[in-house]
Amino acid sequence: MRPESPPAPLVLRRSTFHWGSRTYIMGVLNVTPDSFSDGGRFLDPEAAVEQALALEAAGADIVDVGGESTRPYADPVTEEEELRRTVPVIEAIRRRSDVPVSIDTTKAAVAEAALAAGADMINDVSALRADPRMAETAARHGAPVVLMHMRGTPGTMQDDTHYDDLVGEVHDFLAERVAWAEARGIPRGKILVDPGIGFGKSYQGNLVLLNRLDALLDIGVPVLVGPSRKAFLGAVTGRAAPAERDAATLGAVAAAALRGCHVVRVHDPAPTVDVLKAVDAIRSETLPDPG
Ligand SMILES: Nc1nc2ncc(COP(=O)(O)OP(=O)(O)O)nc2c(=O)[nH]1
Repeated sequence: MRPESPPAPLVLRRSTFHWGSRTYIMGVLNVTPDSFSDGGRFLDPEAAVEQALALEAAGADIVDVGGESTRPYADPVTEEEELRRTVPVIEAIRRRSDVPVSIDTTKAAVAEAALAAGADMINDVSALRADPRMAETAARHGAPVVLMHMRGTPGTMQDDTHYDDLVGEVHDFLAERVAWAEARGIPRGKILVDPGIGFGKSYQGNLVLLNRLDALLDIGVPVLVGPSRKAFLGAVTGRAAPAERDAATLGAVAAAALRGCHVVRVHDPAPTVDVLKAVDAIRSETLPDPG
């Protein structure tokens, strides 16, 4: 059920996100050797910075820097290694661009260093549960946070993907995490939620969550979703290779935007821009300003 008014705007560096005005794009920058779709491509800091600039040029409103794969059964990364992978890249991005940057981490020390290096936001797939210091870190920096639903950890989440009421359980978990974060000093206006596509859900469960994404809107904060290149799209299309799922990703992005999603997290922003322009125009029955 759509709330009467959209969530309050969010300012991230030079950008003000007027939720509801259009669907925004978070571009994925994995500085890892083992990310499921692009592992190893951007491990070199120079290549990573060039990719960040390319994501921005292609239309990403936020660049999401991640130093640890969260794919099912991924090997955990030490704090030192995650710092080594991410902080220099964020510092280098800052020397070349003021694009808003989020740090995709569950470790408070990594978030702390990333924010000090110029990141603007924390994307925590554990919804501030993995590290007891994360909430305080975010509150102290005044950093916006993305709270995502995941059952268990990347090492356990696919062991049990049965839910009696998937949408209801995800909704209630996220609503509870928002209240929990607010109680620890993170303003509601700096909280986004994410149903965690591919994180402890069956393929069919991911379809249900995307088709019923509007059920999350009454939590009253922006909804972010990350379907890009994920395995459920391979099951739907028969595309075994993640890199061959960008077309199917556009379908998932269009569906999410039509259901009122505020941010989509994708590896390839370029085609996503026009898909979202079309969906946003159709959804609002309004042509965009010619300006
Ligand atoms: N908020 C949010 N963050 C996320 N981070 C990583 C991935 C996994 O995708 P990717 O980063 O491409 O792969 P890997 O985790 O293997 O690096 N998905 C999400 C998501 O759906 N939502």
